[in-house]
Amino acid sequence: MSNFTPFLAALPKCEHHLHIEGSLSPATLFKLAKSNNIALPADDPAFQSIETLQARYERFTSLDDFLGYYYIGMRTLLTVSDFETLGYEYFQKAHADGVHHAEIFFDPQAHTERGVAYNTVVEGLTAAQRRAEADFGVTSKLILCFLRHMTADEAGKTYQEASALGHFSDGTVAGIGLDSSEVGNPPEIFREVYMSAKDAGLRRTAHAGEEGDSTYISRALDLCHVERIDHGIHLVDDMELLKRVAANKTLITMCPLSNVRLRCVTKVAELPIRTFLDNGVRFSINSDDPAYFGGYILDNYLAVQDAFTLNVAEWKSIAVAAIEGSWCEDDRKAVLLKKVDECVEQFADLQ
Ligand SMILES: Nc1ncnc2[nH]cnc12
Ligand SMILES: [Zn+2]
Repeated sequence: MSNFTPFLAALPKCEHHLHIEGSLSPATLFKLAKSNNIALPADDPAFQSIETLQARYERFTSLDDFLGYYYIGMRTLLTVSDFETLGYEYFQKAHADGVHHAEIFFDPQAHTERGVAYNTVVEGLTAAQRRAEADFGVTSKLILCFLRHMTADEAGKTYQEASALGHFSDGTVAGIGLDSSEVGNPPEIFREVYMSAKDAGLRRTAHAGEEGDSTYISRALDLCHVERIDHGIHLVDDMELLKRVAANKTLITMCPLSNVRLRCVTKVAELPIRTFLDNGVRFSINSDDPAYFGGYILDNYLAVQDAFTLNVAEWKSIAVAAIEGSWCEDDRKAVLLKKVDECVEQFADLQ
């Protein structure tokens, strides 16, 4: 254990890059498959047991290799109660790791295309959000993600469904995102839905520069008017763009353990964290799909410390950027900033 472990455990965190379906553990997956009578692929030996599935998760070769398992896993989720349990179990773990505010992604199209109603998903997740706030004081927002391997028309239909239920105007859904297979599915395909979201006053983010090159980042910013970039590790390949992102205070939501598991980098030390800090690029550290990538948010913080040996002031700047880049209300941000100050004061002697 590093001497920074107690500090990093206590540091108040905001999580901005967490796919709720990616928090489905192999144990819960098998349990739900049984209770919901869902057949798992008989021709894939990975599905023989919890252990073989876990072992397969340690050998992903790419984003698409992972996504194949991710979409099979979530087929076991059927009812409002399944989604509530999934959400609540994530909040329990996040709270234990020092998360005070979470902005969580969900993939409605992956559910509606297999016959689970959009509102079943949202009812379950919002019930989990309410319980997490009451039980742990963790505040949260929902971000509706469009699947980029599907069409712009299909994204538009999902947008309309959420809009017709009043989920944008009543704050049930705070913003939109874009995920799934990146290369070959550039952000501008979804420009129209992003412009509708902007007109409706919704927050906007997109996965960009995970496997895709740095132009996926500039196109998300320029053509879809996103306010955050998810992953964004290829930003370092275009220093002019990087300086613009820094000047605009655009938050990059990094996911270190994910990037290693999906072979975007061979080790955490290869991530551009030092370049981001030195150039004033704001970023948060997140868990992406913790059940698939071997760790929740604190594991990601610890992996970064292991690789970069940051000091307390640098960690404070990361914690502050995460709060300022959150989409919560200003009074909530003020509370969280004060908690960070108190934590840093408590660990002031840490070298
Ligand atoms: N890391 C990731 N990249 C793109 N789409 C995703 N969906 C879930 N996790 C993802
Ligand atoms: Zn992601």
